[in-house]
Amino acid sequence: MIVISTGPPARARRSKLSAALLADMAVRALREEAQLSPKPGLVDRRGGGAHDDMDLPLLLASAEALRPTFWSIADVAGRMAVGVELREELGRLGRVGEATMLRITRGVNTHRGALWTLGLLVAAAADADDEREAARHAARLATLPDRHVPPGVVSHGERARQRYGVRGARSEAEAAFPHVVEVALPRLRRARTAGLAEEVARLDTLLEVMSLLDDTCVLHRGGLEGLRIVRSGAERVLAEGGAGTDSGHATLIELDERLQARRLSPGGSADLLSAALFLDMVPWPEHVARAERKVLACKR
Ligand SMILES: CC(C)(COP(=O)(O)OP(=O)(O)OC[C@H]1O[C@@H](n2cnc3c(N)ncnc32)[C@H](O[C@H]2O[C@H](COP(=O)(O)OP(=O)(O)OP(=O)(O)O)[C@@H](O)[C@H]2O)[C@@H]1O)[C@@H](O)C(=O)NCCC(=O)NCCS
Ligand SMILES: Nc1ncnc2[nH]cnc12
Repeated sequence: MIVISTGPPARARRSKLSAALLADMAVRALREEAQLSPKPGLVDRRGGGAHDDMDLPLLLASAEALRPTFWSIADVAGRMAVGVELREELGRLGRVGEATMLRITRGVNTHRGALWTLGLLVAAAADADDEREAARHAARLATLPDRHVPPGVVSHGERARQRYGVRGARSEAEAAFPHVVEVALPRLRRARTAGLAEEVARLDTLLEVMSLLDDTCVLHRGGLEGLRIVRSGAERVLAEGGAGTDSGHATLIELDERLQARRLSPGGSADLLSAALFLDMVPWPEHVARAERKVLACKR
């Protein structure tokens, strides 16, 4: 069914990626982020980090509970043109997803930020040739108004933005996810090219994002001093050679202890790492075409 929208006319879906596959990749990205260890201040295989209300089984259950939401998002985005109607439908689905998450976690906010970021990217992936195009489409969706946002309590992110004048999850999306596309993905790929083990490459990617992001999750719990500790601490681990060196690893463990002692959790950076893992997993038409051109050139 083609739905008439107030945006540009509906186009046939270019992507051959099914809603089930997109949802599966989004859930896998969340699971892989959660399992990555040792992450400073965050939930991982070792425990709850700076959280006394979360652990790995809870994050994995929360990720799985979001599968139907990601499926519905991919499905609707594959059928509707980018426009206010699609934005409002995504808002509705996102709010249903948040309610499902809170039911499964008994009220703990495990993945609100990740659902926002991955939800927009899943929607955008339905009609993008590569990750940059997906981020631009997602930005366009994030910028569109949603008339059905319920008047509600002021979020932690909103309070941090008002108090410290920083940008948060919404601005990151509206700017086409610079910390995902310009920071995380290049770092992840450079680390792989340098031969680092996948877990080390991912940890160094997380640290790079942590060293730069205005994470409203950190600001909410620790103010500007908390943000300074997180950013400079992550920078120090990277300066010591990263998570894969003895000295970098020791500095990472010290940082983790410091963040746990102060209840500082870089949850926004964790969300953006999952977004990078998702974009890295998608078999983009442009990447497939490039690989095919390479094979053909080798045969000649
Ligand atoms: C636009 C929304 C994301 C709402 O944003 P807002 O900033 O107003 O709301 P928050 O509830 O604060 O959520 C933002 C979460 O985004 C993550 N984040 C933080 N900084 C950044 C950043 N610079 N860039 C990107 N992402 C960022 C972060 O998520 C993680 O932290 C969560 C835990 O946070 P918190 O609730 O504060 O938890 P605790 O500290 O543990 O609380 P206490 O124990 O102290 O009580 C966790 O979820 C991580 O994922 C921020 O928290 C968006 O949600 C929205 O508008 N949704 C409506 C639906 C919609 O339109 N959807 C469309 C697409 S599906
Ligand atoms: N690993 C993690 N720990 C704490 N909060 C998170 N939000 C998303 N991933 C998280």
